[in-house]
Amino acid sequence: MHRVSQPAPSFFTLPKKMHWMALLSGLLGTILTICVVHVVIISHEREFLLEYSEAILSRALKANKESRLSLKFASQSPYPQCSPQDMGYLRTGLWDFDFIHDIGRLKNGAIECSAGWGLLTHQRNLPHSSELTPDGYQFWKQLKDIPKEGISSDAVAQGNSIAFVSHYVFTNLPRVPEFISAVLTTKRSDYIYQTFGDINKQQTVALLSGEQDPFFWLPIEGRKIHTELCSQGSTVVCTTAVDSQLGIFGISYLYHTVIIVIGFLFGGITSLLVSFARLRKHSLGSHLKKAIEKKLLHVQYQPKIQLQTGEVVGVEALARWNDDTYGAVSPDVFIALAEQNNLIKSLTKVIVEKTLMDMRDYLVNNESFFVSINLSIQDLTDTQFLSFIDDLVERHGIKQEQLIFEITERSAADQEAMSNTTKQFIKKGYQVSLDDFGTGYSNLSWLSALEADEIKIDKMFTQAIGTDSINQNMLNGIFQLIENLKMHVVFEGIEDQCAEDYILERSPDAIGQGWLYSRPVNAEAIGQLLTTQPLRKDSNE
Ligand SMILES: Nc1nc2c(ncn2[C@@H]2O[C@@H]3COP(=O)(O)O[C@H]4[C@@H](O)[C@H](n5cnc6c(=O)[nH]c(N)nc65)O[C@@H]4COP(=O)(O)O[C@H]3[C@H]2O)c(=O)[nH]1
Repeated sequence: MHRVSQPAPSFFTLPKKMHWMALLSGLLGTILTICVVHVVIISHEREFLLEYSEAILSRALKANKESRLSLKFASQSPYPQCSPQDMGYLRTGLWDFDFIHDIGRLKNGAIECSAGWGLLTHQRNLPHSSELTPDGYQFWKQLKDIPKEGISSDAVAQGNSIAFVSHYVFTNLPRVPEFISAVLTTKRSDYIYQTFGDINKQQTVALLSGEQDPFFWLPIEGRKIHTELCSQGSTVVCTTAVDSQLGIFGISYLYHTVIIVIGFLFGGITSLLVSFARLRKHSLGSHLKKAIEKKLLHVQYQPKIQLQTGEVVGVEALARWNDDTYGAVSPDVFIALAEQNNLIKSLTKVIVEKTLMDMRDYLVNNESFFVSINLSIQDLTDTQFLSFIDDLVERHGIKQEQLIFEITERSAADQEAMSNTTKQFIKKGYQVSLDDFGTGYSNLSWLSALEADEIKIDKMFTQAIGTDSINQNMLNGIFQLIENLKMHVVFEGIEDQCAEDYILERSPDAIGQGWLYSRPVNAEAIGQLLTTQPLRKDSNE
């Protein structure tokens, strides 16, 4: 059995084994951050795809509208076809359109003249149109060498007029990364007007017939998303845009580094929170709380000896705690912990209950035998404490004066509470002992105010006997002081015969306590001691 003797107890003192769960949660936090960042980037990318599609659609629709308007304009010419006045008329009309760069006239399936090139000397026959719309418009994609050699452009014709669509329709679209591409099609995707970005025919076909990948959000390379946007109204064209490097796979190494750093930070914070939660659950403080609730504390007793006779006149009850995880924890640690965490009142009650149960027979059989119980200052402010003791004493048939409450004053502020409460204790017949006399605030200046029955001289003075220390000098002063006091004087920490002799010589009525006689032992051992007294030396040896 090992003893825990931490110097500064904390409610969150770490258990020995730091759980691997904290580490795991840190890792999970990192992965989670990467997933969240991935999904956030994807949602932005989806928005961007829609914006991009919208831009393509609006240009396509504008080009379409201008084609139709320019053809309508051409059809309204009052001049004979290809006459100088007719071509002048067409030229004037061109000024109104951004995306139409020429308008021509058709005769027997060939171009006869155009606003840009005038009357053509060699008529150019038109190939079959790529598409014929229900309302009678013919469409050519990349019509080559028409109206002049070396020229190619899209064209739309109706009746005897043909409009040539400018190359600039799809310039200055929003800039896109190379892994984003798009296709402009008819509604049923049966005709492809234009492709954008790095996409070949096979990929276009696959894209137009493909379903959305339901697991696109997984951070796995090679996943894709696409968006489809169609125009409203009579002319329906659709844009399908695809992103083939999703989320974190489409960003630079710099961003990767930033994400990983954020991931680790987030993971670290998560890990800390988890550790903190686990710590709360497994801390020394929470173990103590459980031990008090389940009354798992026990009590050991150290005999108090009338030095002159060697007779055991009483015992001091000392709390003990053996925790499954932390082992045997020192009372210096767990009492301080209980005081800091408002657990001391419950702890004291458990100790008092166990002590009276353990010591009942010895107390009832010998009315001059007494038991000392340590109280903390917070116990004195517990308004129910006195009635709790009264009930117990009555139930066990013990006399009030057989109980001594040992009180230590740890601050000047304690004085008033101590003096008020101890008066009530004394009035009821209980005895009060001023513990650790000579240390801290515990001194003679207010001893009379307390009306204590007993003072306990701290073991640091007893253990100074035979040394040249300042404590030895102070002890001599204490002997002079107690000579005239009408109260019991207890010397604690007597470890050798020399100390006992020294005390006996100067204070023959003193009571002693220490390893010279016995270490703290269980109730049963106290029973045996009582049968073998008077004690002169350590009975444990
Ligand atoms: N070196 C040395 N030490 C000796 C000798 N004889 C006894 N001791 C130790 O001195 C301490 C005496 O108790 P204390 O001054 O009331 O000091 C106690 C008391 O202030 C507190 N304590 C213990 N039980 C309780 C309790 O039930 N309630 C409260 N409020 N405090 C308690 O914890 C303190 C420490 O208790 P323990 O570790 O049991 O330590 C005990 C005891 O084991 C000796 O000859 N030499």
